[in-house]
Amino acid sequence: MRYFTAGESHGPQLTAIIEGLPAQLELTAEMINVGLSRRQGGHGRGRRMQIEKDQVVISSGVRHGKTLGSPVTLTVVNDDWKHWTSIMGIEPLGDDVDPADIKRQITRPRPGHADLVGGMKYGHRDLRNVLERSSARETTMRVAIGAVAKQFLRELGIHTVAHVTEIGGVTTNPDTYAGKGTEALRPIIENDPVYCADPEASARMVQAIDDAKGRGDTLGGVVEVIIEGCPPGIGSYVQFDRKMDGKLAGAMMSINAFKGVEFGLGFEMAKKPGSEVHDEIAWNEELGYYRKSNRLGGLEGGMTTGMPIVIRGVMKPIPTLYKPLESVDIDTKEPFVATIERSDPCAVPAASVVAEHVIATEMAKAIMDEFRSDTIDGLKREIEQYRQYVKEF
Ligand SMILES: Cc1cc2nc3c(=O)[nH]c(=O)nc-3n(C[C@H](O)[C@H](O)[C@H](O)COP(=O)(O)O)c2cc1C
Ligand SMILES: C=C(O[C@@H]1CC(C(=O)O)=C[C@@H](OP(=O)(O)O)[C@H]1O)C(=O)O
Repeated sequence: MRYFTAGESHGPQLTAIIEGLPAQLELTAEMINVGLSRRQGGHGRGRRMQIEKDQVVISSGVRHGKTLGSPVTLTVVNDDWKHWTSIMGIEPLGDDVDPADIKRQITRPRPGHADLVGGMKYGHRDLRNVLERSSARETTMRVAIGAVAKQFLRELGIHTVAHVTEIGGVTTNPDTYAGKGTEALRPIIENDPVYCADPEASARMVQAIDDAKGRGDTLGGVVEVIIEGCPPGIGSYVQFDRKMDGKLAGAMMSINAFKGVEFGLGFEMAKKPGSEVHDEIAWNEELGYYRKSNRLGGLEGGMTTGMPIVIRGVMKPIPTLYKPLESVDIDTKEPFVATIERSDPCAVPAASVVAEHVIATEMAKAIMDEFRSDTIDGLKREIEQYRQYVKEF
C-alpha cells in the first residue's frame, strides 16, 4: 500500500490517493468522517476549526460501499478557501498587479515553524508559500487515510486507540486506566474534553490550556497509541529498514511538531535493571505464547510480539504565539516580533487522533507487505492460518 497527500491549508481542497488496498473491504465516507470530526475537536483548538466541517468525498476506488482494488481518491474541501480566493489564487498575477500588494504576506518568520528555512530552501520571499503546506491542515488527509487503515485492521481483528497522557506538565495517573482494553478505553477518551483517560488529570489539563491561552502562550504534551490484536512477527530483524519499531517511530515523528518517541517503559528503561524491563514468556492453550508483562510495548527485534503495541510521542508547544518571540524581518533584516497568525493554543488532543491514524496506517501497510492477497477475505484467511501456526509453534 502506498499513499500521497496534497493540498494547501487555505487552498480549495485537500486530496489523498491510496493505492494497494485489497478489494471487497467495506468502506463508506461516514467511517472516515468519524475520525475527521474527532481530529477537529479537543479543548485548545483555535477559530479555524469553527470554520471547517471536514467531510470526505470518495471519488474513486469504491463502488456500492466496497473497495474495488483500484486507487482510492479522497478529498476534503477547505471551507475557509472562500475567504482566501484572491490571496491563494492559482492563475498567474496580471501585469497590472504588484506582488507586494498581495495581502497577508509573511516576512517575519515564526521561531519553531517551517517559515524561515522553508523560505530559504524553496526561494519564497513571501513565507506564506511555506506555511500553506507546512501547516498541520495536512493532517486532515493523514487521518482520512488512517481511517481507511483502521477499517482494514478492524476486519482483521486489530484495534487501535489513542489518548493524551500529558499536557503542559500535567500527567495522567496510569493506575486509572492500566489494564483496560481499547474497547473499554474508547468511550472514556471520546467523551473527555482533552481525549484523556484520567478524568482528574483532564480537568487540570483544561485549566493549564486556558491559563496558557490567557498568557498568549501555547502548550505541548504526550500522546499514547495502543494497538491490540496484532499477530507476532510483523516487521523483521533481518534488515534495518524492515524493523517495525523504526517504521512506527518514523510515522509518529512525521506528525507536525512531534519531537520524540518511546515504546512501553520508554526512557524509564534507562533507570532500571534488565530484570525489571524484559517481559517473561509464558504459554497456555487459549492464548498460545504471551508475556507476563508488557514493559517493552509489544516489540522485540524489530518485530511485533503479539502483545499490545504501546507507543508514545511528545508534541512540542505550538510555535505561533499570541505574545510572539523575537524574529527578523527578511526584507529589512531588522529585528521584529514574529508574525501572529490565527493559531491553536494547544493541539495535543487533536494530535492524539492524528497519531492513532498514522500509526494505524503504518501497521496496515506492514500487514499488507507481510500477507499477500488482493481481497480482504483472502487476507483474513491468511492471517487466521498464521495466528493458528504461531499459537502452536
Ligand atoms: C493537529 C495540529 C495542529 C497544529 N496547529 C498549529 C497552529 O495552530 N499553529 C502553529 O503554529 N502550529 C501548529 N501546529 C504545529 C506546526 O504545524 C508545526 O510546528 C510546524 O509544521 C513545524 O514543524 P515541526 O514543529 O515539526 O518542526 C499544529 C500541529 C498539529 C499536529
Ligand atoms: C487548519 C488546521 O490547523 C491549522 C494548523 C496550523 C499550523 O501552522 O500547523 C495553523 C492554523 O491554521 P490557520 O491559520 O488557518 O488557523 C491551524 O488552524 C487543521 O488542523 O485543520
